[in-house]
Amino acid sequence: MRYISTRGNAPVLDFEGVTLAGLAADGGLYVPETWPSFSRDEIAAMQGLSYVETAVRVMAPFVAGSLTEDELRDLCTTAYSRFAHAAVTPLVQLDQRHWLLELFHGPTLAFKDVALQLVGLLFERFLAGREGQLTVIGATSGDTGSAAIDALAGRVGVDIFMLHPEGRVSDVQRRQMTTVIAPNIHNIAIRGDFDTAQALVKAMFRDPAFSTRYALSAVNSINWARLMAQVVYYFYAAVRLGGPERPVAFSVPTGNFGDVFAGYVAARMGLPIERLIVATNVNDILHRALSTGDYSSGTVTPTATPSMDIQVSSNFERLLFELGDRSGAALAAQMAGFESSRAMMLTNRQREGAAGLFTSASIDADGMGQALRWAHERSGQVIDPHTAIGLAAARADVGNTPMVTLATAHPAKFRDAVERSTGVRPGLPARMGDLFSREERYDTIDATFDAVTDYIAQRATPRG
Ligand SMILES: Cc1ncc(COP(=O)(O)O)c(C=O)c1O
Ligand SMILES: N[C@@H](CCOP(=O)(O)O)C(=O)O
Repeated sequence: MRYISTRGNAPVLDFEGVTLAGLAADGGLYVPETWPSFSRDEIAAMQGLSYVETAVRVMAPFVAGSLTEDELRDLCTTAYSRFAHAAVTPLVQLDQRHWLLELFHGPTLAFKDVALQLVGLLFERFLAGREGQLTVIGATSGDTGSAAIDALAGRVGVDIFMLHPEGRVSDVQRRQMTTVIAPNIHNIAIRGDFDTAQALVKAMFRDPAFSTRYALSAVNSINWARLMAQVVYYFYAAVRLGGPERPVAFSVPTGNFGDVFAGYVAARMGLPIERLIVATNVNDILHRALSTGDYSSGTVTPTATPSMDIQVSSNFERLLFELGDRSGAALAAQMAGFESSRAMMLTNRQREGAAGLFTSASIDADGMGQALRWAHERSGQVIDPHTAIGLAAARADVGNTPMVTLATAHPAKFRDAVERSTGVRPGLPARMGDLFSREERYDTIDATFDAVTDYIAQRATPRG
């Protein structure tokens, strides 16, 4: 499989190349040159497969040329052995129409583990026998950081510099990152929001001096390998609910548009998905873009769903590329306009194309609280606030199609917000019982390019 950039002006790479590169050299994001697809019979044959076997079927076309199926199976077996549920991503029924897809049974209690446990192993595999040190730079609103740190702590040949917005992640999220004391882990709190952190990461990739001095890579969903691993659970859930004969709809709590783009990929691969609901909190640039065509980013409002406090959604670029006939040149011009003004209008073609599969909803604090209470009172489920945003949007949808809300985090990561709405204070799993007595280590710096690159330069290893 070969991968091309959404901006049409970067080297074409294989799977190993895109995994190690992260962002494309022209500032675009890598996507497969062609989308693989499955017949209905091939999807039906996934019925009854374990999570690992489903993962191998779904991901094999994407890694072809870089990994054999057996190698992929070995990596998936290791990655998913650390999940606390035998089904890896179990479905839980709430009522006749609604299900939760629990994605938080991995080591750091959020859906990011599903991809990052595998990505950590992919880095190890592709770096084996190479000279030099990989410098991974990432931005997090809380969950990517902890999952990436867990996946990469102590790995030979990789340093990770993770930027989080100071004071804007939950206490559990911060401690999950900052109490991992390994020499290759560097936690940085920046005086700014997540969008600023993400923009700094992209600026480092695009800076010729910095990006040639270090062998940079990414663990955010700008890295194709992240999204690829997230496609799997759409197949796994839909097949369990009767797919491909019975179409399914998904409601996805959305920030950076990575998780829901993985759903789009599943649909492109032939999975009968009737609808993908993009559920945002009041930071609703995506809802505005999908409902009115206006993709313009305002300032970020802090909410009880901090992981979705995002106003510039990286992966939306991948969707715009697909909806615009895959014209790299046209998209490069559209994105350049957005990057200079932080505003753009979708073309009619992009809007109409999106409307075929996506709907959207912006859910405020009341809507989130009601969904938290409904899940608890109706079926005894204590859910996290991000999941509640998805569930509120799912419940507002009319129709009979089975509706799966992605449960993206364990409620204990956001226990204060959960307690405020339900009166229940969810506890951390026993293995994390000492989280609040562990030593924390991180530095706080200004959110400027110079401050961050100076910090990294003092600690990272340049190319040989
Ligand atoms: C708990 C949780 N829910 C939802 C999201 C949004 O997912 P995405 O950024 O892939 O849209 C995030 C962050 O990415 C998250 O951490
Ligand atoms: N909510 C995310 C933000 C980064 O998203 P990513 O999927 O692009 O890594 C987080 O928890 O950090």
